[in-house]
Amino acid sequence: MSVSRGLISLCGAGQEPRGMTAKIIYFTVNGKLERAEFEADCSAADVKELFRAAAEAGPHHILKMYSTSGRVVNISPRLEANSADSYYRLEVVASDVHSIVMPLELDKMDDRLHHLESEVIERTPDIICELKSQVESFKRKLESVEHLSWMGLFKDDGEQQQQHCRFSTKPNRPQLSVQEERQRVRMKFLNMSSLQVTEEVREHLKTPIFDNWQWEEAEMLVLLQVMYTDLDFLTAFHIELEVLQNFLFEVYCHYNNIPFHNFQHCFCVTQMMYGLIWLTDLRSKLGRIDLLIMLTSALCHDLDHPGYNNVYQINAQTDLALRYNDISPLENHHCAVAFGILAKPECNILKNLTSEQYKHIRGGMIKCILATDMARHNEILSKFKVIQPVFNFTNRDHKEVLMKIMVKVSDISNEARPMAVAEPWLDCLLQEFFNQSDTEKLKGLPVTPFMDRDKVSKPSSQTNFIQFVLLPLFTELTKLFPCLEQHILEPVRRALEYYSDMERASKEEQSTTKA
Ligand SMILES: Nc1nc2c(ncn2[C@@H]2O[C@@H]3COP(=O)(O)O[C@H]3[C@H]2O)c(=O)[nH]1
Ligand SMILES: [Zn+2]
Repeated sequence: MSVSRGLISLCGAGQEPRGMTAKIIYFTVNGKLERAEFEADCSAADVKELFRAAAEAGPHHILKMYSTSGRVVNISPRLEANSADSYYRLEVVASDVHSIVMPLELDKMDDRLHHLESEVIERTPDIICELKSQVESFKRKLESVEHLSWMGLFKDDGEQQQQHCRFSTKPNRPQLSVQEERQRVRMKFLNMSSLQVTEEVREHLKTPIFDNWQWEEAEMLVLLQVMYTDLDFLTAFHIELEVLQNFLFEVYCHYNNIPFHNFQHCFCVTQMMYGLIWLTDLRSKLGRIDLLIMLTSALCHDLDHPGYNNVYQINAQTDLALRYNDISPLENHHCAVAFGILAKPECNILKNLTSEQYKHIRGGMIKCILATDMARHNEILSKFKVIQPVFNFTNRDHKEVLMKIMVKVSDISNEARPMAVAEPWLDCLLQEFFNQSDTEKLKGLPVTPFMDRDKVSKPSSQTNFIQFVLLPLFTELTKLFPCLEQHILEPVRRALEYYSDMERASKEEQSTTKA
């Protein structure tokens, strides 16, 4: 082979060097010994191009050079000269992922796969090290008794609250693409899923004081797995663990990285549903299949939420509004995405059920998820108010309304949590609200008043929501399950007091400023 590029050249190992050469490099490529001649003032780009030509590799290929001892050496004009019996080895490692990959012939593909494999093997120890340390930290968290404080037991201890900015890059971790981040979460989840979650954590998971902010995504996936396991769904419905894990992971992937309606919200709603099931002892009152419907509806109820509500969808005439004829476009979409995930055999936790059971679950989930449209709040609460005094757990219609109410309560239950857990959620919600109203203003669409940053404040938003939505709903459910008074009603009353005080103080401040 003989190639000449400006100041540098490449020729077969047996040929004589040219007169002006500053440096001669011997190397093998595909097992064949080659020789490159560098001029003293050649550039790094020239050197790389020369080796690319030698390897017959395109501009998007990544090259690696190894010394005789197998050490990777930098391909640059400073590459040390060598001799024909201490040659380097040149390899095409992989294509640059950012480039357009050209179709390769099949035999080259084989070669490339081999190189990619060796690349993966080369990187494995790092990945394993990171996973190991993550597993260790999760283990420590599970074994630690300190979680009694970070799980929110000390609601009013006046300690400085943590900031919950979930959009910042985590320290010490390079920024990953969405796909890479999901794969990291998946590997971490699968690695952790075999760990024994302690009794203490399992018990806390059954209460509304559980603090979601202490757990990252992979850990939440493990905890969701615990919920399905501890309600005996795996044995009752013949769900294979791997299928459950695939399902949970797909659910995680289908929540968007938006301020409020994200995977953390999905986790909180599911965890509250789980807590309510235990607190009200629903296991002894409803069939296991109804519990599966409720928990899975909570899990799927906001899948692929775009961060803009139904009013926006309808006013902006989005694809979703067109598809669902303005009838609960978001909730219809969440539900369709859920069954899209379940349609994949490897994710189908319902695959071992009879067609009767499947039909029952599908019907139940559709009703529960569609019931989360707040436009239907009064309709559903009114129905429950009528049946509550004569509630009968063997009556199908009664059960159906109760299941919808349970999903609805879980969906809007942030204020039933300790203040340190609830308040950051309000910040996230307002961030999403303001984002919508800003867009509405920009596009000249009607501006949703309770989302308008010029009209609402944290206290005004909460006092109204608690008085007119939360208390009437939670009071009605508490009539059926009096034990919920302490668990969800009292914290919500305290939150109302807190925000009423805040509202009063801010009004007083405004009036003194004006005076
Ligand atoms: N103001 C206020 N609204 C809430 C709170 N929690 C839930 N919501 C609203 O209740 C709605 C329930 O359905 P969505 O998820 O569409 O959107 C939710 C919010 O608009 C809260 O703590 N405060
Ligand atoms: Zn929700």
